[in-house]
Amino acid sequence: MASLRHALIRSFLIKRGPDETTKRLLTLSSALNSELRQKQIDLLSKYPGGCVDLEKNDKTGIAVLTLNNPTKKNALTGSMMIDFEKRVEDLESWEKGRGVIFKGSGNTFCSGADLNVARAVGEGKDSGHPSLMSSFMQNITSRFFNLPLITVALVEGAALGGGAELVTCCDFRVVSSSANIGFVQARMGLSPGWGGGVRLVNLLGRLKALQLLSSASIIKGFEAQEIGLADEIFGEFDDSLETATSFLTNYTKFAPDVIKAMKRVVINASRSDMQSVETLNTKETQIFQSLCGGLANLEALNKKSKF
Ligand SMILES: C[C@@H](C(=O)O)C(=O)SCCNC(=O)CCNC(=O)[C@H](O)C(C)(C)COP(=O)(O)OP(=O)(O)OC[C@H]1O[C@@H](n2cnc3c(N)ncnc32)[C@H](O)[C@@H]1OP(=O)(O)O
Repeated sequence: MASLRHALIRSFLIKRGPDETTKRLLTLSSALNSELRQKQIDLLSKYPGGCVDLEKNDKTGIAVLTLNNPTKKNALTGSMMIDFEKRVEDLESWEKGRGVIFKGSGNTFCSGADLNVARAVGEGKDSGHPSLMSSFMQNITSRFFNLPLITVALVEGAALGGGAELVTCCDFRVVSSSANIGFVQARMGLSPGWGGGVRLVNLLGRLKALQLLSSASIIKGFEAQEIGLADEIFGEFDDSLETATSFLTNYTKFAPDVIKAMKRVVINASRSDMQSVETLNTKETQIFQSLCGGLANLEALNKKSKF
């Protein structure tokens, strides 16, 4: 009797098999992912304006990625978020690539999310819009952070709110002495939601990250250097792109395969592996979703304050 039972179970497993179950789970998870992605794209594409440009130089292996929305100090619109993803995809498969300089147009980095987008996302709180934007931006910034290329943020002018979060998704930061870097989310009745909270703690440690986030203070280049947020400072008479390129060139002298291997070694060995960052980011999104569109956030948006 027992052996008949075993035979039946065996034949069931052979027919359906553990592989079948795994396959079904994978299919379900990929269906959920594509549904989520469609919702993200539907939401973000409602807010057009600006673009994200990529110039790749196969000879030097250095690319320049530029946030381009100069009339709004390179504030990120919904369509720019989608654009950003396409550029990251392009960089992920760039065989001759060694490094990337990430900058804003018109001598300023990024003033954060476009306030019209921030407002609309907050107003769509009940439909989960804050979480849709947050998870979309976390995914892109994590992919950028994990590119097999050496990345440098060239920071001039303003890097505020989401703009300050973008500064953290590079390996290095070359910063103007007069730059204004501010994790001003608290002033907006918000918390970081683009993966910048997780990356800031990993970069500066708990205490300094908490100081910057809870004071929402805006710091200049030398202060950023003092706390470890800036790796090199340049002055008002220096050519900013030249300074960033010459900084980056220190780390991009060898063949693309070698540079990529070094970056992969570091990613592999770093404390926050991709899996744990994903879990931490999900929590960051939940915290962001709890504030976004709340009273303090709507009050801040209505005041339209300038920092
Ligand atoms: C989602 C959240 C997050 O943290 O996760 C966020 O990022 S919330 C976003 C947090 N960021 C902010 O709140 C930035 C607010 N903006 C500012 O503090 C300031 O504009 C600065 C960025 C410091 C630039 O001051 P400055 O005197 O140089 O120029 P300005 O104020 O005349 O700005 C030039 C034009 O850009 C617009 N502008 C600036 N930042 C903008 C933004 N984030 N969204 C939409 N428009 C923006 C201004 O309204 C103005 O438009 P007109 O020429 O039409 O008057």
